[in-house]
Amino acid sequence: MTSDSLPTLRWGIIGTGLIASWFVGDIQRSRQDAKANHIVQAIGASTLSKAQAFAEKHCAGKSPAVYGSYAEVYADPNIDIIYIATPHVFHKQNALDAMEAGKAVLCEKPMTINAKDAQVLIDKAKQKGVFLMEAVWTRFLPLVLKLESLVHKEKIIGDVSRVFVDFGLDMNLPSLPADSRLKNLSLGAGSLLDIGMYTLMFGKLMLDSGLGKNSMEPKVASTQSLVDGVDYMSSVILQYTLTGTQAILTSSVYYKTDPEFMRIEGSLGTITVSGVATSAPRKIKISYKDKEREDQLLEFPVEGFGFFFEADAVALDIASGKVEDDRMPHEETLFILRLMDSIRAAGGVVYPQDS
Ligand SMILES: NC(=O)C1=CN([C@@H]2O[C@H](COP(=O)(O)OP(=O)(O)OC[C@H]3O[C@@H](n4cnc5c(N)ncnc54)[C@H](OP(=O)(O)O)[C@@H]3O)[C@@H](O)[C@H]2O)C=CC1
Ligand SMILES: O=C1OC[C@@H](O)[C@H](O)[C@H]1O
Repeated sequence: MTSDSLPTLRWGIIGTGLIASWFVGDIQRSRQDAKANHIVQAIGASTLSKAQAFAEKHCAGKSPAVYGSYAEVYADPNIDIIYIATPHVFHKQNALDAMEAGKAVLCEKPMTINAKDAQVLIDKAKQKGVFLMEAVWTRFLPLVLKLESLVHKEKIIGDVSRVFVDFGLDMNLPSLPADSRLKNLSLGAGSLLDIGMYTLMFGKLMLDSGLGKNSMEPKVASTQSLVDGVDYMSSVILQYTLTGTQAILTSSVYYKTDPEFMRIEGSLGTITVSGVATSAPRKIKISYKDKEREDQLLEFPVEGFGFFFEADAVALDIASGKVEDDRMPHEETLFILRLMDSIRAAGGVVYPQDS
C-alpha cells in the first residue's frame, strides 16, 4: 500500500541473483514507519524467462514489467532509478549505461573494482545531473546511527584507541562452480572487495568522526593470502598517525565470524557489536572500566533484512533534488576504493578489468 504524502520511487532492478531477491523483498514490505513508497516497476535479466521467474517468486501479485535485457530497463520511461545487482566487475558498465539513459543509480557494493572506475561513474553522474550512490546499506541501519552517536557525540567510552572488526564467512569455495562470482577472479572474487570492505567502513567510521570528509589519512599495513589470484583472507591495520588510534580489520572466506564481530576500545570502556553477520549488526553492548557501572545492552531488531532504510534515504534524497547522499557520499566510496587499491597492490590481487 502506498501513501500519497510520501515520495515514491519506481525501481528498475537489473540482475536477478541473491541480493536482488533480498532487496526487492525488503522494499516491498509494508511498514508503519516507511519514509517513502517503493514500487518495483521492472525486472531486467539476461533472459526473459529469468526475469519472469524472479517476478513471479519475489513480486507476487505486483506484475512488474519484465525484460530479457538490461537495456530495456534503462529505456523504460516509467522507471526513476536503477538498482544494480550484478557481480562487481559489471557495475561500471551497467551504471554508465543507466546514467547515460538519464536514470538515477543505486549500485551494489563495491561501486566498482577500483577507485579509477568509480571516479568515471561519479564524473558521469555529475555530467548527467543524476543521483548515484553505492549501496552500503549498513550505513543506514538504526544500530549504526546509534553507534556513531554513542562513540563520537556522546563519547560514551571516552577516547577511542583501538577497533577490531572481522567479517568471515565459510564460503566453501571448492564446492562452488568455477563461474561463481565468489571464486572467479575475472568476476571480481575475493574477500576484500566482497566482505572486507564492510570492516574498512566500520573501522574508519569508528576512528574518524568526519564521516565522508576524510579528515585524516591513515597509514596502512596489510597482507593478503591468495589462491589462484583471489584473496581468501585479507588483514589490514589502519593507523591514524595524528591520534595513534588503530583499526585491525580482517576478512576470510574460510571461517564464519563469531556473533561478536566488532570491539571498540575506549578510555572509559568497551563497545562490542554483534549480529548474524558483520553486515547485519543487531546488538550493542557497552561495558565500563568502572565496575560500579552496569553493562548496557541495546537491541535493534530488524524486520526482513533492513534494505528499506537505504532505499528510503535514496527516495528522500531524490525527492529533494540531491544527486549524492550525505551518509554515503561519493568521497566515501572513493576513499574505501583507494584503500582497497593500495591493499591489493601490496597483496598482489589484480583483476583483468583493472587495466
Ligand atoms: N548488500 C549486501 O548485503 C550484498 C551485496 N551483494 C553485492 O551484489 C552483487 C551481486 O551479488 P549476488 O547477488 O550475490 O550475486 P549472484 O551471483 O547471486 O547474482 C548476480 C546476478 O548478476 C547477473 N549477471 C550478469 N552477468 C553475469 C555473469 N557474467 N555472471 C554471473 N551473473 C551475472 C545475473 O542475473 P541475470 O542473469 O538475471 O541478469 C546474476 O543472477 C555483488 O556486487 C555483491 O557485492 C551481494 C550480496 C549481499
Ligand atoms: O555484501 C555481502 O554480504 C553478505 C555476503 O553473503 C555476500 O557475499 C556479500 O556480497
